[in-house]
Amino acid sequence: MSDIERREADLPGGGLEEPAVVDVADVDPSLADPDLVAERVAARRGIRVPVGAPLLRMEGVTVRFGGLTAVDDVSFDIRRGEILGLIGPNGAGKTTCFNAMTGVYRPTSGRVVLDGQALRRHRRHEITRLGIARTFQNIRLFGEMTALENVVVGTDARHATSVPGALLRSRRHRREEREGIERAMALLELVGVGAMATEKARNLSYGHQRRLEIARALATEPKLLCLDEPAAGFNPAEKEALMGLIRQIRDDGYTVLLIEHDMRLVRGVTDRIVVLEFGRVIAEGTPEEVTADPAVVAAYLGVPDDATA
Ligand SMILES: Nc1ncnc2c1ncn2[C@@H]1O[C@H](COP(=O)(O)OP(=O)(O)OP(=O)(O)O)[C@@H](O)[C@H]1O
Repeated sequence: MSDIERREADLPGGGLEEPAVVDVADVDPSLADPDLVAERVAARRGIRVPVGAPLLRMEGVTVRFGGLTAVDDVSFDIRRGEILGLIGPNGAGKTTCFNAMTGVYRPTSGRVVLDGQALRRHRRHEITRLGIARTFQNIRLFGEMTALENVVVGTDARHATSVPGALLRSRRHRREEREGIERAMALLELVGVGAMATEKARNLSYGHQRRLEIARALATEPKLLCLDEPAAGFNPAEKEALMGLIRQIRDDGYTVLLIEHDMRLVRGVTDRIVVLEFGRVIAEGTPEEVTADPAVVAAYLGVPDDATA
């Protein structure tokens, strides 16, 4: 059994039911036009820093768990409009860095600055509102909700209507609801799941579920999209297709942080790479610079892709 088959078999109903297929052009004719889809999913958040300037700064971030220092005085920038790869061997501290950025862990020392604002005592949902969205190594979707509903939930994070306004179904609320559905459909189309919009998330294939997670993260209109091993369990063709999607997301105006074990994927898609080992940054630069760095070769690239996938 392949990795994907095994994962699909683990999902309730996985591989047993054929997902219902709808033609997105029936739901919304404009979605047949890729330019309109791109326009509707383009990043709309007001971002203060110009393109190419640091959007997120890790400033001397240390995270300790008891006696273990998982992230040790780590500093690097994610520049607006780039795809930054964060790589390193197992246990190097990649996910802990992610968790420090997204409010899951508070740094023991140092700070994270997003678009000029230090993230201090913010909770996770506040950090989502400030503009960081993420996907997880293990898929976390609402299995009983449709693909479309899973994404609409993400658009809710940006709604401005008050609770009374929502209860009374004010005109503003109804408009936001309609816009949320239209945007969610466009996002599903972008990630290649538009035809399964009305299918329950749990009935989607493993690959489609991973893509749906990306659509849901984008629905919060993030300044920064963090993808934690989005290609885990994919075959080479699926990985290739995912690279194309990640590039397209960047081209639509988003900034992307990518944690990935597969070196081919990282080299092929990123603008710059930061390499961690034992919780410390050991190299930073373009894919060419990093892959030629002897410290990286010793720490990471010496391990064949197969062993790290
Ligand atoms: N909640 C926690 N409590 C205790 N130790 C932790 C916790 N989370 C991570 N660690 C430890 O911190 C170190 C860094 O882990 P982390 O998951 O950040 O590495 P990683 O580079 O993401 O690894 P992988 O590639 O295996 O996902 C590891 O030694 C790990 O065991």
